[in-house]
Amino acid sequence: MTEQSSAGRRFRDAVADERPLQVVGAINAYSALLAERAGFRALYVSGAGVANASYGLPDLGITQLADVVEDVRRITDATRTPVLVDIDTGFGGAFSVARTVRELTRAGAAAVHIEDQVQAKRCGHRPGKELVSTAEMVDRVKAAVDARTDPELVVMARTDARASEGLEAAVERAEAYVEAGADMVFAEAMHSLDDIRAFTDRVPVPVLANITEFGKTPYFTVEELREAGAGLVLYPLSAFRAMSRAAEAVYGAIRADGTQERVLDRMQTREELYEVLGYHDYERKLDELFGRDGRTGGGQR
Ligand SMILES: C[C@](O)(C(=O)O)[C@H](CC(=O)O)C(=O)O
Ligand SMILES: [Mg+2]
Repeated sequence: MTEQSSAGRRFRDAVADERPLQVVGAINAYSALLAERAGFRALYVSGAGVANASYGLPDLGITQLADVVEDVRRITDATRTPVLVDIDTGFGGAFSVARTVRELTRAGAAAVHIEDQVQAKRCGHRPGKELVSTAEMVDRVKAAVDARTDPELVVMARTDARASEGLEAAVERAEAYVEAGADMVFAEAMHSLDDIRAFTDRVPVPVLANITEFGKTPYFTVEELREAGAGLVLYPLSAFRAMSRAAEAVYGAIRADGTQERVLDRMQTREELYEVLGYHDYERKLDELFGRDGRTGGGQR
């Protein structure tokens, strides 16, 4: 990996090096830093995460391209770890899909996944999903592939067909999407390792298994997924769910007790925060620049 390598190249390298590549959701730049420190080689910007965490909205196709781009840019500014981005249905017709791909590449995305649901999409693990035809999704994939400005940007095609059309139809769709140029496939809402195996046996590109919590897919281990041939495994919202639970506990305790003492052990300390941010290096830089022990220079006042 060279300094010049594109984000897409870094993502492809990570997929080649780690099987299956663990891809973990980060809802903001600070979470991205934490994930990186934990050793993950790829990050994820979840559509549900943008909707839920950044806008307080459900994952029902309400957020738009600009909302996703903003979150992606903040994360890619903070880390060089490649980022897979959920672009839902691509935010419109062929030219809109192309614009989505270009904007996200500019924002530093390494990979995008586009799905075959209708524009008024649902979460992949909820009932009531409707799909566009295979032909329409093939057009989406072609538009996305054609719009690449980083030739190594990964275009991943997601199929939600398992729920409404069954496993065989879902695999056939995936094959058609790969034929149309998709670099990788996202097999959504698999019920079993055999489901995953059905994809990996027939689809000639890396297949992602989405191990989101409280959904349709059991919590398969990396080892089990490797045996089933998965190329990537996604944990889109795990940290967000845990952060939310911790926040509930802290808000509740402060409100009930009139002090935070009972929940201090749930908090990262100031020193730990600074460690992650490299805060002291910034301070040293100030001292170096302005040489005023502890006092800031004119530019910082
Ligand atoms: C992966 C996903 O598309 C997301 O936006 O994170 C969601 C995750 C979830 O709702 O748990 C999905 O699977 O539809
Ligand atoms: Mg999503």
